Amino acid sequence: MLGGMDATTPLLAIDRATVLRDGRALLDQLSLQIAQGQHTAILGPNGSGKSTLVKLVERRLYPLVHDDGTPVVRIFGRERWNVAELRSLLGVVSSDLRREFEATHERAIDTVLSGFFASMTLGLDHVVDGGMRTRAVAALARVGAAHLAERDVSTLSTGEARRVLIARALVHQPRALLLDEPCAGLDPGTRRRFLDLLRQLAREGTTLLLVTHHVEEIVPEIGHVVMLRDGALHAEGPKAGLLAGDRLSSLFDWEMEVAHVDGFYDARLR
Ligand SMILES: Nc1ncnc2c1ncn2[C@@H]1O[C@H](COP(=O)(O)OP(=O)(O)OP(=O)(O)O)[C@@H](O)[C@H]1O
Repeated sequence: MLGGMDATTPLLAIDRATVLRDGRALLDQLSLQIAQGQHTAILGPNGSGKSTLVKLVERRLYPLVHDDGTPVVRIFGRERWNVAELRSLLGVVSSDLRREFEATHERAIDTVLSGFFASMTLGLDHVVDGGMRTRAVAALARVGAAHLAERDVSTLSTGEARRVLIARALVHQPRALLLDEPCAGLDPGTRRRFLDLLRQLAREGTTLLLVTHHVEEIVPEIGHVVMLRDGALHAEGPKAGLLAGDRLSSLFDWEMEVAHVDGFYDARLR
């Protein structure tokens, strides 16, 4: 058990979170609760606050505090976290992270190894043992990127870099994966393999929080959907009710129709 946390402690409990930038609310009084094991897809139009929500969970952004001092964001039941400790429980894949890693010019294998230390680079104080190295190599192989191990991450193509980031997010076997458009830049075969891997991880107990514009990436294990618009909660609930033509049409302001095959959904513009 982690710091008094048991399986009933919510993974995420957000109470009226407001994030301001330049006088504008990127998140506006957003309240949300996600249980451990409640695999969730987060949908919304461009600029609706999805990445801001991910950064709030990662502790890259902070919300306004409540006047009465009640917690705004609790993760695994705790309001205060040592950021490194928190990040060791989460695996994150996002474009922001990719940009930051490119600036390090590390070898891909070292980028993956940095996932063990919740750091951007490997430093002298990071002791990498043989077991970690074996797991890092295995994580790269799992996403079809073993051949990239020695490459400078800044020289990788979009899809190659994405695979390395996914390997880094998985290497320390986090309790939850925070995936912000993780399939961006992946070719169809790699995307399919990655989605199969997500399904396996979900079944093994890793909670998935998936931000996506592509309904067909919502794997069958994800049962919960959160819809954001203008930084606020537009709708939330079981996938079967929300991945419907009328609900998606009202979210994206465009007529959409939805097909449902073998546990997967597919949404098309009308
Ligand atoms: N640092 C910042 N300063 C000012 N505005 C910002 C900043 N970061 C984000 N925004 C704005 O906040 C809003 C929400 O951005 P966010 O990246 O969370 O949207 P998103 O739902 O992830 O969009 P997309 O689907 O395009 O990735 C956008 O209008 C964006 O322009």
